[in-house]
Amino acid sequence: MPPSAEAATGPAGTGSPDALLIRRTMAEVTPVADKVTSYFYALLFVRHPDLRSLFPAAMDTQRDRLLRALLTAAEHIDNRDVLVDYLQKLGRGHRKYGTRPEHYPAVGECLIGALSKYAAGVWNPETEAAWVRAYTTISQVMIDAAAADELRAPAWWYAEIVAHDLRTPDVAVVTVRPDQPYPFLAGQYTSVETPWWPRIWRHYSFASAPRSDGLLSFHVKAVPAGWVSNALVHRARPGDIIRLGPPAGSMTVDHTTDSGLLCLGGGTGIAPIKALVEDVAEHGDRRSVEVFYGARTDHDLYDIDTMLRLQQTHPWLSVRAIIDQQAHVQLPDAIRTYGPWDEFDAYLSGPPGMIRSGVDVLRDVGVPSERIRHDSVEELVAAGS
Ligand SMILES: NC(=O)C1=CN([C@@H]2O[C@H](COP(=O)(O)OP(=O)(O)OC[C@H]3O[C@@H](n4cnc5c(N)ncnc54)[C@H](O)[C@@H]3O)[C@@H](O)[C@H]2O)C=CC1
Repeated sequence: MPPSAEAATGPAGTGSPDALLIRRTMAEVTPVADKVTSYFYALLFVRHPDLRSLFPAAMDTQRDRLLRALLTAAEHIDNRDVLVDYLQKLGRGHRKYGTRPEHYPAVGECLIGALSKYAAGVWNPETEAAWVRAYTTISQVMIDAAAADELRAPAWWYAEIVAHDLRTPDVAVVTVRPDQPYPFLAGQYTSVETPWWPRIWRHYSFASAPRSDGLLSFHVKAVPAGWVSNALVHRARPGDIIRLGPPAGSMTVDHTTDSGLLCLGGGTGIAPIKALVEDVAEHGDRRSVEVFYGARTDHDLYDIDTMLRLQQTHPWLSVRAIIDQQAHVQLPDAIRTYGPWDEFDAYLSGPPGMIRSGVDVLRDVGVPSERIRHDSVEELVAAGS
């Protein structure tokens, strides 16, 4: 999860000399971010044509992801703990793109080239030195994390689609068999690449806790202009091979406590919630689990039968469907009628708007922030395509 802006930058005007120079550059380039991005990639591909094949054929969908990640990291250069964790994940996550240590200097040189052109008003030798130091730190953490990961996990997994269940005209449950064991925790997500859109990766949560047969399943909704999601829903068939990146995400069950779990799943966001329920069941904890499953209409409650079956099997589980059209309130507000929730750990999964308002409602009903878990809203935005 990218570090949060407030946590990292502190009040304006504070920070190390390098952080101040970096922030000054960022203030200059932010209004022309699109131009910086285009110029950065133009430089990269003209100077290093061999790197072009690491990126998708059509760059418009995610062309600024690399640059954005680097700029986010540079802006948070003073916040070492959060930054190192973020960069280690970024370094490990880049293995699936085929990134190698020798690529980093080329990227750094083009980053400096693009910044010096568009931040010309503040660019000087001190600023350049600050960026070089920041980029050296950033790239070394990423390179080291990737090297350490190489010793214990593949860069990606191939997985064969073994079942494809179209639950609504635009939601499919896709089950795959990875080519080698795939270790993960319930509540986590992975990145998926289809054969039809090479090098375009999208995030999906695991819809089950780890299974003894090693199969993994995902809930995919075809969204407008979503290349990967439309391919997975409308084109993929059993026998097709997809690629999976490493597992990620921290929305996992804390098995050291016996607090109840309050779970809010909106739309296909129910997928990881189902995995969490299975995880509690397997641990035999018998903790109280209260699931609120939100959907726009009853047709959109594509997984309600599974959830109700789980409820029948497990007396500690309660599942409530909240249908916008009938309830006249959206999912997060619906929990106000129940509770009290202040002794519960809360888990949120769904569209970014639901996560944002869900966090507000939960705080409002007395759930402390440290007991509220969800994946980064930025990651979810990327997943919705
Ligand atoms: N497929 C997956 O594995 C996962 C998907 N997600 C995310 O979940 C979302 C699912 O999309 P859809 O199924 O189209 O869901 P949707 O847009 O139909 O929303 C589902 C429900 O969430 C609530 N909701 C939506 N927007 C809200 C807002 N602004 N404020 C308060 N409540 C709101 C409503 O109760 C709504 O019925 C996507 O953004 C996806 O990225 C999240 C985690 C896992």
